Order: sequence, then C-alpha cells, then structure tokens
Amino acid sequence: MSHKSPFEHRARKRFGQNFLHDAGVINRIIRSIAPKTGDHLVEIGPGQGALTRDLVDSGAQLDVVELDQDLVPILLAQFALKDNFALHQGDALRFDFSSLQRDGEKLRIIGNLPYNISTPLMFHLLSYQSLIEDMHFMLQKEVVDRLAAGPGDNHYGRLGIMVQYYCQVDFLFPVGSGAFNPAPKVESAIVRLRPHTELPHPARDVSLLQQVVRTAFTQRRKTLRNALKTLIDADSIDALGIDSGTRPERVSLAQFVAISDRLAERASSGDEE
Ligand SMILES: C[S@@+](CC[C@H](N)C(=O)[O-])C[C@H]1O[C@@H](n2cnc3c(N)ncnc32)[C@H](O)[C@@H]1O
Repeated sequence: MSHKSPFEHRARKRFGQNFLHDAGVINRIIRSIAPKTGDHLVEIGPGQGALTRDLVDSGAQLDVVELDQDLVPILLAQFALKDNFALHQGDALRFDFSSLQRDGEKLRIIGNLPYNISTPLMFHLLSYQSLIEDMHFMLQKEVVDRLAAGPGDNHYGRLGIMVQYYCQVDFLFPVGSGAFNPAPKVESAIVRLRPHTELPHPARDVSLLQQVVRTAFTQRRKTLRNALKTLIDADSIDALGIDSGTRPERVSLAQFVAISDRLAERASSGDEE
C-alpha cells in the first residue's frame, strides 16, 4: 500500500516509511532533544523532514543519512541553503559515523527509525559508543519496553541487558499510530539512550557475556542452572552469590557479568568445567 504525501512522495513500505505529521508530537520530541548551537546532530532517516526543520533551525550542525534516493531532492529543496546542513545518501547500517566527528566533539543521534532495522542499527551505533553523547529514537513501543526493562519485568531480556550494558536507557513517552502517515499497525515510543562514560559493570569479555545472556534467555522459563548448564555448573553460580534456582528474568546485568567473568577466568587459566 502506498500513500501520497504533500510532496508527492509515495511512502514506501520496504524503507519502513511512516512519516510524522502530528505537530504536537514533533514539538515534544524536539523539546526532549533540546538541540542547541554547538551541538553536532545526526538524523537517521529524515524522510520528508518532519523533525529536520526544527533541528536545522536550532543552529546546531546537522548531518542526515537517508537511504531513499527519491527523498534527496525533497530534502535538498528545503535545506540545501542552510550552511549547518549536510545530506548523506546511503544506508545508515553501513555508514561510518566516525567520519562525521570533528575536534573531539560528541555526536547526538536522532531517528524516527524504520522498525525493521532498529535493532541492528542500535548495535551498529553502539560500536561508536565513545563518540556519542546521546541518542533519541522513535521505536515500536514494545521494543522500548524491552530496552528499558529491569529484572523481574515481563519485557526484561537479552536486548535490554545488552543495551543497558552500554547505555543509560530512559523511556520518554508513547506515541499513538495516528501521529504518522501512513499509520503503522503498532504503537510507538520515544527512548533516550545515553552511552555510559564509564561502564558500570565492565565484563572481561563482552562476547562471552553476550553468549551467557543469549543462552540464559533461549528458554526463559527454565531455572538459571538449567538454562546455563552447557556453560557453567550450579555450584559455581551459587558460589558467586547468585541463586542458581532463580529464573533468568530475575538476574541483573551485574550478575550476568559476574557469571561471564567467571567463565573468562576459567578460559584464561585453561581450567575446564
Ligand atoms: C519511519 S520513516 C521517518 C521519516 C521522518 N524522520 C519522519 O519522522 O517523518 C524512516 C525513514 O528512514 C529511511 N530509511 C530506511 N532505511 C534506512 C537506512 N537503512 N538508512 C537510512 N535511512 C533509512 C526511510 O527512507 C524513511 O525516510
């Protein structure tokens, strides 16, 4: 299905195009970001410029990354004359964000993201975590619930744990589907991610942490000891002060890090389970 916009651009499903048209929602997002002169903003997927106008007018440097070539003339017609605006046509998943950085300044990332690429894009951006001050994203509400969830919440799991490893996560506000054209089938929400300047729970080996968390949540109804039995025995979990009879959904990030650090120690000492 495609929908005509005021600029005669047909919204494309394959690019995840749902354009914001609700001025109240746009204002609220801009107020949450609070862009100012001296900031270096990067908007991913500017679309027809719903958020872009206020971001440019803030006086901040604004780079935008848009995949759809047909949107390029629409964006340039509105913003090409602004000397604080630069457009990069291409795929944000492959974009080298470090190429934008100047003089040690940090980037502020913004995006009403296509929902099909939001998780890989967040992890791509987290690989530049030290260059980023904060990120404001519109995502499926269910994804924001998962990002912000803590131990014991229904939505708590792998995505939230791994993003919270790198970032402070704040659920800002929900957005109804009527704010978009065409309206998506699901509700949305705005989330703020702020990369930690120092990781609160640094793991000895992040890929091991990822493996532990992935394995633990493959069958979330199992006890921790059963879920992790291919990696570590119950006594070793209990010896870390973690109840191996609990469910993975009750285990904190710090506790998952403790388990993965124990495995990393063993691997480095050549110790076998
Ligand atoms: C949900 S729309 C949001 C558009 C606009 N920011 C708004 O709020 O109305 C997502 C935008 O991301 C663009 N897009 C999709 N995949 C992309 C990718 N891989 N890299 C960069 N932009 C992409 C789409 O073409 C579209 O303009």
